[in-house]
Amino acid sequence: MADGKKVFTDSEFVELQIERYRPRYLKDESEFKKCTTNAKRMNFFLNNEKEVAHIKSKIQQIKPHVTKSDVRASELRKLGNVQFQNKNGKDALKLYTQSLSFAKSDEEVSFAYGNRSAALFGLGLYEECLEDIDRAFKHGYSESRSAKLFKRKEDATKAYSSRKKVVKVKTYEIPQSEMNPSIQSARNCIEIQTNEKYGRHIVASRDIAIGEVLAVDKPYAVELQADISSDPFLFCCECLKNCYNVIPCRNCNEALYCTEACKAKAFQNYHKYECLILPYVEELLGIKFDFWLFSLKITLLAMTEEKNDETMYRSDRYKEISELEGHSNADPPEKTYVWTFLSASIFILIKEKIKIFKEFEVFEEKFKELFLYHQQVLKVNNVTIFSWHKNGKFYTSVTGLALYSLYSLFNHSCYPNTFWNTCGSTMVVRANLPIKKGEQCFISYGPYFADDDKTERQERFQTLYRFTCECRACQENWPKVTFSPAIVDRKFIKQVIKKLTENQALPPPRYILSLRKGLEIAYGILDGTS
Ligand SMILES: C[S@@+](CC[C@H](N)C(=O)[O-])C[C@H]1O[C@@H](n2cnc3c(N)ncnc32)[C@H](O)[C@@H]1O
Repeated sequence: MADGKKVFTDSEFVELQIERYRPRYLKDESEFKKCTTNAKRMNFFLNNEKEVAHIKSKIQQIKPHVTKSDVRASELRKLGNVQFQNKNGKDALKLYTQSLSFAKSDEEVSFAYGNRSAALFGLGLYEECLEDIDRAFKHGYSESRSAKLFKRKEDATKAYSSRKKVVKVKTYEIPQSEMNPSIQSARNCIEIQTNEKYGRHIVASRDIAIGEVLAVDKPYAVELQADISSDPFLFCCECLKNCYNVIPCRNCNEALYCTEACKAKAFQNYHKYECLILPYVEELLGIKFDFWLFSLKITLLAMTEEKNDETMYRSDRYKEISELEGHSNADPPEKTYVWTFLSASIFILIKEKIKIFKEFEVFEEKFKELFLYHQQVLKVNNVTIFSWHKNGKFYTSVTGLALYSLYSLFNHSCYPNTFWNTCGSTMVVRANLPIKKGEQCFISYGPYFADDDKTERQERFQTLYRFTCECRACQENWPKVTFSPAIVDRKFIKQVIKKLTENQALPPPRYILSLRKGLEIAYGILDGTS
């Protein structure tokens, strides 16, 4: 709880809004149900002058939260100093980064970099320390204090060069000779097929062995998630890379990047617009909902992207995103009503603050359509990215959301023959069962048969994805396995495998084999040996 306010999850918030707007919905129900496209739904609210005037006046009354302030930066830096003196290096690092994100003048920016370099040095992050020292000097670090910084630079350079080389975890890359000729992110062992039952789906174009890589997919876009368990000060907003010395946007204090290149790319493609509404969203709606911001980002990318008519299925192009499944007419109308109303409010905010439609005048109607459509696409296709930390024990935290074009073509099975993991935001899909040529390659959208009862799983698939799963585990109603697959503990894995092998009522040996192989690969990746 922050500032005594209750913090809602996104779905709690939407449920609450449905309750709140129910009387209004019941009045509008018959007219709203006539709106069969996203643009018509948006216009249901946006053509209502009284409504628009009310939202505009609400926006005018908002006092945007402060994004840059040297006073705040200095306060945070001093708090950082206290933590640093108390040898709480990580807390100091976080406060110095916060200070940096608020800093306005070159002087305050240089102090924040300078102090953060000390915290980085203390944590043994010498490369990052040296980068921050250079940044401090670049921003005119005061000459009277620079002796300390020169000394730190010398020490960090020495420590860095004498340190044992750290093996960096590398993502698998598909060798040139194995690249798929028609799918940008795939290996030459799969193809895209379409049928009535499954829509588009992925099929093995040759036999695939356990552990083989099927795809290395890069996201079309990502959204850093300010989840309670994650730390937004340690990840790049553009690529979700873990980074201890992030650099802030020059205008706002919310976007932080791992490099100048990521910062420039984001600014050019979407952040120069997004940045202008960030200080208002939470005040306007009562929550800063990741899906809205993510949808806005994708809509902006769609508007700014250069045309590319190549026939290959690409992961770095909007065309593929524009064709993803969104089940646009499948939500209960009451939910769609509330969702659209809130999106229309954001649309008015965008129009008021970004003035984007001066630049893209002809796109206004398209923008409304896409803004809602992308939210629907995200509900069906978004992937939550976790990051692994090794701090005594392994643990994971949510880093962000990502939208992948190729991953989005894999259908679900509760007993899947592939699994995925990520390195940064790059997704690697591998086989965890042998897959015969012509067989469909399935992935799990969350629950495996071992996690939840069939009824629970089927309910979830119907609500979120609108299909009935007919995988073998569902057809044969395999029992739930009473363990949580906490693959973070080797002793625990051994117990799990033992239990699975002993109990004849449990799944077939193929599954055990694949579980073991999957875990070995996962460990290999974590250990940096794979
Ligand atoms: C991420 S998309 C997968 C690609 C999709 N088939 C397409 O044509 O774009 C998810 C959607 O695919 C369909 N789907 C996924 N798994 C399925 C399955 N096992 N059986 C039938 N439909 C499935 C559902 O409509 C679901 O909402």
